[in-house]
Amino acid sequence: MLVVRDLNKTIDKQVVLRNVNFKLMPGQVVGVVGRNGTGKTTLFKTMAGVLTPDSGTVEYEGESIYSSPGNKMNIVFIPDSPEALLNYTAMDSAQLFSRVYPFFDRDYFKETLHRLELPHNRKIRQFSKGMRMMFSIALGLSTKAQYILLDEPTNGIDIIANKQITKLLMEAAEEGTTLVISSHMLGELERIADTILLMKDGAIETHSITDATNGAICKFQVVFREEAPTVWLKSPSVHVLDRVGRVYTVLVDTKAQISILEEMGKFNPLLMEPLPMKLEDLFVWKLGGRKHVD
Ligand SMILES: Nc1ncnc2c1ncn2[C@@H]1O[C@H](COP(=O)(O)OP(=O)(O)OP(=O)(O)O)[C@@H](O)[C@H]1O
Repeated sequence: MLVVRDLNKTIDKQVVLRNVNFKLMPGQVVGVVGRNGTGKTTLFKTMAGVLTPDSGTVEYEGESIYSSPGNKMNIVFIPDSPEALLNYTAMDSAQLFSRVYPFFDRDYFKETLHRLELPHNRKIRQFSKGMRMMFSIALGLSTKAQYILLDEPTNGIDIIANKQITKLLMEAAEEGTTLVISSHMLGELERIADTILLMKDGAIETHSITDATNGAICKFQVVFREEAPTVWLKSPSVHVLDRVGRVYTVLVDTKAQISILEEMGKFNPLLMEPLPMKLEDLFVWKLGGRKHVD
């Protein structure tokens, strides 16, 4: 188990991580989402021991990775570009990594390069953006580390390669590897992740979509007969996601105000249809404020 406990980190006088706490179990696929600059990459670098926290700790099987650096071998951070390896070929990189990571699997690495149609003996500098990302993922997974932290792994990758990468990741998760994936591709993340951590201003705002909603937040498409009831729409328990004429897509927080759906019914709408709640909706609800529909 990997425990992230009370992590705090300030960079250039800016608080970037605030009391971050969560636990990761073997085989879990965790999505980390949040607006640009909210601290996702900093969190990953701190979890992998690339950065040191100002306070708090990351414990691998009960031991701090900062006081027992050998444990860092079990946590690999895959950046969106392998800057440190640009002057190496894929096979040189494998040699380098196999010296650092005792379980580095060269056969798996070669096979994965082959699957992704990546050349063995060209310098990474000559790779395209998408090829660099695929190479980073292949190298990271080949370490056979228990925890793999992927920073926007499908950024700049075409749809075919995207499917190949997703397949590789799912195979790794099935074998018990824990994947922590930051991404702005919310639909994609929702399909593969079993838990979502939503970050806001360096803190974990919500631990999973079900935690956040507990079934209490419902999504509806509503069409009103006449002018939309402003009082109802302005209620803090109602969040307008979209509006086209008199057709509204709304999130309704029934936990905050139990009677809010009944009140909507009183306006006798032409249509009041429940819709499935998506991660994207939660993202907008929690992080978007109300500005996007005004
Ligand atoms: N080396 C650094 N020097 C100064 N500020 C930094 C540094 N690294 C990160 N920051 C700041 O920390 C904050 C969080 O950055 P981080 O890269 O962790 O965000 P992110 O959530 O990964 O963003 P994105 O989704 O855009 O990739 C930002 O305000 C960023 O400017």
